[in-house]
Amino acid sequence: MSNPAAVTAGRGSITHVIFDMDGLLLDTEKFYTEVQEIILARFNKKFDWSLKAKMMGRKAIEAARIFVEESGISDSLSAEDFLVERESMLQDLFPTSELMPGASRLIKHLHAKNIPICIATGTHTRHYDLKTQRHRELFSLMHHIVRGDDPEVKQGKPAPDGFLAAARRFKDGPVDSQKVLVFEDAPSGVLAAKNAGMNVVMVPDPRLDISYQDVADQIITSLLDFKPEEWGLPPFEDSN
Ligand SMILES: O=P(O)(O)OC[C@H](O)CO
Ligand SMILES: [Mg+2]
Repeated sequence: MSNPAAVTAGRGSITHVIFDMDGLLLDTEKFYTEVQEIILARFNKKFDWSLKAKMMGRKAIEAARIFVEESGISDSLSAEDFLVERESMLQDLFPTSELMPGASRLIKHLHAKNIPICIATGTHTRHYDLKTQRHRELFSLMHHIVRGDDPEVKQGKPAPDGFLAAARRFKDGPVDSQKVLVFEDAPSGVLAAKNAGMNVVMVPDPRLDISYQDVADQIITSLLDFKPEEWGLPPFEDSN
């Protein structure tokens, strides 16, 4: 499924690729969901996907404010205390992070074909290090990493700051946004990429409301389904 009006802008002329990380390259969104379900259960409330959709992709403190306010617990738990409460659980979970299907194949393919690749994630450096500790070799193929606590990321997704910083830091940057393809899983991330004037492929969790698929230029169910040649990128040479 795709947005026909937006599809033509960059197709065939992509030179650089920016990856989101949580929920796109790494199967880490489930950890946030798990701890947030536990915390809300303490207040006899359920964590649902409409709230999840609003939080994912954002900087931690921005997501925390949405969590306590929208779930109606802000009088009992501040955003700051929520972050403290979930931290010990996340610290145990993040080092077990696994790759999403197709992530390794796509990263290795683009790197082998000399397509410059990088990451723009909302996650901050301490959590980034925990999440990627089992995947250092693969992540070393990235030209650079822009994290949520980067000084140039004044505002998190859906603001374009992270993606624009990422485009500036390529060796031949700043790269024209029209030539950049972003991969994202989160509604806020898809908006951030479009706010940066970039092309975006969304790989949404099937539990997200379908209305969130309207903004992206292309929707795929898995990175395994991505066809580089549709974007002017070198095709896979395997038969998958
Ligand atoms: O999806 P990312 O990589 O921007 O990460 C954002 C948060 O850490 C998790 O939603
Ligand atoms: Mg994400």
